[in-house]
Order: sequence, then C-alpha cells, then structure tokens
Amino acid sequence: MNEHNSALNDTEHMNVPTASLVSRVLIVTAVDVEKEAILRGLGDKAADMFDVIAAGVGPASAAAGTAAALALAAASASRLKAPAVASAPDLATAQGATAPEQPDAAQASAASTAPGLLAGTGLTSAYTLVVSAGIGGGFPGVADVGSLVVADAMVAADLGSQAPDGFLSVDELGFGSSRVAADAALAVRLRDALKRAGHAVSGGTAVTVSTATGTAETAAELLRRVPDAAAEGMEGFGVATAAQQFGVPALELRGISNAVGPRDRDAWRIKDALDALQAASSILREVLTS
Ligand SMILES: O=C(O)c1cccc(C(=O)CC[C@H]2O[C@@H](n3cnc4c(=O)[nH]cnc43)[C@H](O)[C@@H]2O)c1
Repeated sequence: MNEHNSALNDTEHMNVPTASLVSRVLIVTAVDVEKEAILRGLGDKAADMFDVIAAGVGPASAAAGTAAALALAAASASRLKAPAVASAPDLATAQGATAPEQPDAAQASAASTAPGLLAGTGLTSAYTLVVSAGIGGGFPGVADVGSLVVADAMVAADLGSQAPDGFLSVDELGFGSSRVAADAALAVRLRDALKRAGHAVSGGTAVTVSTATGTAETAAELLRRVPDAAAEGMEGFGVATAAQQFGVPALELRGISNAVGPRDRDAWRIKDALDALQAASSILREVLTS
C-alpha cells in the first residue's frame, strides 16, 4: 500500500460473501441490444427477480451505471422498510405527531455491518448479485465464437503503466488491485447448468480493456499478463468493482462474437453471440434459485 491509496481502495480486500441465497439480481449490459437479448431469455416474469440496465460501453460507464443503480436501489429499499429520522418528521413529532418508526434491530445491525460504500449509511443492498453481461471477444482455443464464457475473475488488463521492461499492473505499482473474483460457487453452478443444457461454455478470466484488441501482438501480450484469459470485454471489471464496493457478489457472462486478435469486423457474429446470451439468460432464474 502507498500514500496514493484512497479510502475506496479499502474495499479491495473486502471479503465479499458468496451469494448463498440470490433473491434480487442486477444485470448490467453495455448496449440495448444486449439488454433486450437478456430480457427475451429471462421471459415475462423477469421483473420479479431481475433488473436489467444498459449502462454504456467501457469500464467507466459500466462502473458509474452499476454504482448508481446499487445506490438508488439501496436508498429506495431503505425508504420502503423504515422511514428515515429526518428533520421534517422531527419537527412534526415536536408538534405532537406520532414519532416515525425506527429501523428494527435486524436492519440496524445489518446497516452497522454494511460493507464498503454502504458502511455507516444505514442502508443495506437491495441486490444479492450483480452480473456483467454482453457480447465479447473470445481467446482462440479457449472460447469459440458463438460459445459462452462465465468468468472466474474479472481483470482490468490494461490498468497500470507501461515501462521500458514491459507492463506494470496497478497491483505491481501499489495502487490497488486489477482483479475482482467472481462468486466462485455461482460461476460453477451456472457453467454446469449451461453445459447440461447443451451449450459450449468456458471458465477462466474475463479481461476488461478500454481499447478492444485489434492485433495478434496485443492478444499475445494480454495472454502474457493474464495467462488464463478466456474472454475480452470492456465493462466487466467496472461492474465488478462497483459491486465489490457495495459488498455484492458479481459474475461476468459473455456471449462470444469474435476472436481476440487481428481486427476483422466483418467476421463478428453478433447475432450468434446475442442468441447465446439469450439462451444463457433463459436458465438463470433456475440456476440462481434452486
Ligand atoms: O467495430 C469495431 O471494431 C469495434 C471496436 C470496439 C468495440 C466495438 C464494439 O461493438 C464494442 C461493443 C461491446 O462489445 C464488447 N466486445 C465485443 N467484442 C469485444 C472484443 O473483442 N474486445 C472488447 N470488447 C468486445 C464490449 O464489451 C463492448 O461493450 C466495435
């Protein structure tokens, strides 16, 4: 650790619990076509368990959109459970009205132990799982076009510094961590269920980049940095970082649209990737609740 580490970096090593009971899920895509594919897969009753948002392309939009959704949902859930003790009700009480209901003991206790950005706010998360989902590049030999990747970890593969001897990650620089682990138990469950349903699915690391890879050299360099890289996207680490800072477990799910390597936009099979994403979404409820 060094002096540049901010308070937010305290959450890097936070022990985010495994989502043993998944009750409400936030799914974050980059663009609307991904969101629509997922909603088609989830079916008519999606809204009783899932919220799906399109937060924009890239790690910054993904993190900002996810954090905003998590914060708004926590504040809204808290308002529904117990009115806050604020100045207006206090004035009303002083004038003879009934005192506002206090949070019950369980809620107060949960609030006092709330992790990360919710610590000390009196709020608890409304979500028990956050999923970064979308199309992505697949590393050749690991994740073919049209297949799925359910990641074991989300890594910001270009977060760091160039140096004469090569790339230095933020971890090596002492500025934090470029890796967020996925919820291991849920990742395995989802992969197993997808395999049983007849889908090609891989594990490994989903790398997040701000510039999509377009050369064989960059693909090779990414594999040097992240030897178990399976998929490349532009949002996973941002979504997972926001989830981690709210103490919520995360997953990343990618339908593979193209190979990571020399840029060949005409070869991208976006419909196949969206179809895979829709198929995976159609079994999500069962995987997360049974
Ligand atoms: O047309 C292009 O060459 C091009 C260059 C960069 C990005 C795009 C997108 O359409 C990105 C949108 C979306 O797709 C994900 N994605 C899909 N394949 C990859 C990839 O090989 N590397 C990184 N990201 C990929 C990404 O998560 C974006 O949200 C088009």
